Amino acid sequence: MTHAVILAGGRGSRLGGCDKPLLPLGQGTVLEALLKRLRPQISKTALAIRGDQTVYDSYALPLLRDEFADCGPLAGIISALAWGQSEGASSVLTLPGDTPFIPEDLLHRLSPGPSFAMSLGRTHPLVALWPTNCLPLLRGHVQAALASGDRRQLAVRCFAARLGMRPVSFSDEGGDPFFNVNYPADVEALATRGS
Ligand SMILES: Nc1nc2c(ncn2[C@@H]2O[C@H](COP(=O)(O)OP(=O)(O)OP(=O)(O)O)[C@@H](O)[C@H]2O)c(=O)[nH]1
Repeated sequence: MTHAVILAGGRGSRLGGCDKPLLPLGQGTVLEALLKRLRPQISKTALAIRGDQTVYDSYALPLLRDEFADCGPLAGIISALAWGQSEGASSVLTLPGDTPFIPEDLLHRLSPGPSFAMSLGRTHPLVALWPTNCLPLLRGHVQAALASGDRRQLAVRCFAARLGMRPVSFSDEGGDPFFNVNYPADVEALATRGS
């Protein structure tokens, strides 16, 4: 069984400090568009957020708060695997909260994992299928990086390489399925592409 976790703990600093999943898209938000594409593929979804975020408190989704502060997305992936394990899932699909156009066959194509998505020749290590039993290895990896001060090891792609994750290429016909929002120009592109 696979559950999904949307990573939403970023600070959106390149966009002046905004919660990117809450950016408007069509009649709703980026997060709502993502959930619409995710729900037919997955039965249970949670949001992985920073310890101090309150903006999602009214959402009807489990909120997983980072156990490790200021570690970036790997902290959210730790929360994701811990929650997945506690809910009886053998794997967890992670997604950045600012990718509203994910493919309908994402989980099918990434299965059985461990694997991550690619499009247009670029890797997307946060769009990934993780076995929940790699949680102790990931916790140890983050603890060792923090103890040594080598923050490069906190890059998700370093841990993905350590796990030997399989890359899976997706077609960009109809636009990049893993388009995400980092800069003001991406916000404009979002409005053009619609939901
Ligand atoms: N749970 C959690 N998620 C995070 C954290 N940092 C980043 N993320 C998520 O990881 C994904 C990729 O992060 P970025 O695209 O760099 O987003 P960001 O950190 O908000 O953006 P910048 O501040 O502009 O770099 C996004 O979905 C973020 O919400 C964190 O510390 N905890």
